[in-house]
Amino acid sequence: MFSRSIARRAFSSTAANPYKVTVIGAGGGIGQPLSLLLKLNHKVTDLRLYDIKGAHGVATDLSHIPTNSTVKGFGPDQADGLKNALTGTDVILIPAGVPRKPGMTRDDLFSINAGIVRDLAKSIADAAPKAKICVISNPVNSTVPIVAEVLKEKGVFDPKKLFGVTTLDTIRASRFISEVAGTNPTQEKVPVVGGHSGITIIPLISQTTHKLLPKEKRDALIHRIQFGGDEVVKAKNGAGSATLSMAQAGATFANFVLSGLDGEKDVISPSYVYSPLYKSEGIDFFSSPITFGPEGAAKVNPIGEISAEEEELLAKAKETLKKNIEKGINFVKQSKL
Ligand SMILES: NC(=O)c1ccc[n+]([C@@H]2O[C@H](COP(=O)([O-])OP(=O)(O)OC[C@H]3O[C@@H](n4cnc5c(N)ncnc54)[C@H](O)[C@@H]3O)[C@@H](O)[C@H]2O)c1
Ligand SMILES: O=C(O)C[C@H](O)C(=O)O
Repeated sequence: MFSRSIARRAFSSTAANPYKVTVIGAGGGIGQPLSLLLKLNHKVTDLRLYDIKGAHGVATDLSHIPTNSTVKGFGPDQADGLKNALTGTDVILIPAGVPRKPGMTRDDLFSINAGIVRDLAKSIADAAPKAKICVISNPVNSTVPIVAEVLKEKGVFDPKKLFGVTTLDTIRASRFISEVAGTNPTQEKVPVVGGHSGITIIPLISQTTHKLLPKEKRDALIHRIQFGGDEVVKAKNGAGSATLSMAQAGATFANFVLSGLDGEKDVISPSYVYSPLYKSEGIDFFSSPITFGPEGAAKVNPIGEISAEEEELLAKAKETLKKNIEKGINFVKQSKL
């Protein structure tokens, strides 16, 4: 289900096709290591870094690394800085916005990040309406609907081109399950579906080789995957949330998108997208395994057979997801674009 060999090849092959990638929020905790990993990806030939502060320094630093991409930094100090970072780009990654502090939920970030993401989406609609957009900024369950709603209002929404990055949940699931089962984490593949916050994160252990884990261990594992973000927030003690593991997750996800653009076959990984799966229940966005292709999300795959226990998790997740999605959409409807 996951394309790990593709992720490995990205760092060792020479690019066949040139790809432009833009990181918005490139000066931040995620943005910097994510930009480094993208500089090492041979599929990327033109890397553009934008931030309201610090992107020039990060770009100059990375530009000394002898890989085949050029790197340019952009900021609001330049006329049309954001526009120039976006024009003609193929893939945009957005880790812009504030991270959590202990005691906060991702939804608590909405009051600041919703406006940031809305305004960035407006610029993207104008300058890069054909780009594939990968949203990292939290709360992902709401920020992806915000971007979709802005693009719809601007008449350029294409559901195949918008992604919420939930890869951190899948990499955590691989790591945590390997710790419980005593296995090699690089060989563990756990589909994680739903959304990206607490109980909306649904790891499908029944679809792994560890479906017979004793219930107590399974419940603890599911809880750890759902609340893995809190572990990092607590450990960083006010200095933010996951940045390095997120950079790895974001770079892996970007490589899935680029592999799809490049025409590679069977590139499949979960992402939070505009989805037909539960639309009849009023849930327009959902994370399930996506097949990537030249147009972006070539196919939204169903979640497959799940256990009775996972059905219960799904039912709970849907209730929260529905509210998170409505909150994002209403925010844009009440904004003056
Ligand atoms: N999807 C996920 O799995 C996941 C994982 C970790 C963190 N996150 C989220 O990613 C976001 C960033 O986290 P971080 O730790 O990198 O935060 P950070 O504060 O270290 O960096 C954020 C960067 O965004 C920049 N920024 C703010 N407004 C901007 C704008 N309008 N345009 C361009 N840049 C802007 C800031 O200047 C800063 O450099 C947070 O919302 C966090 O919750 C998501
Ligand atoms: O937990 C957070 O706030 C950041 C991120 O969404 C994560 O899962 O680590």
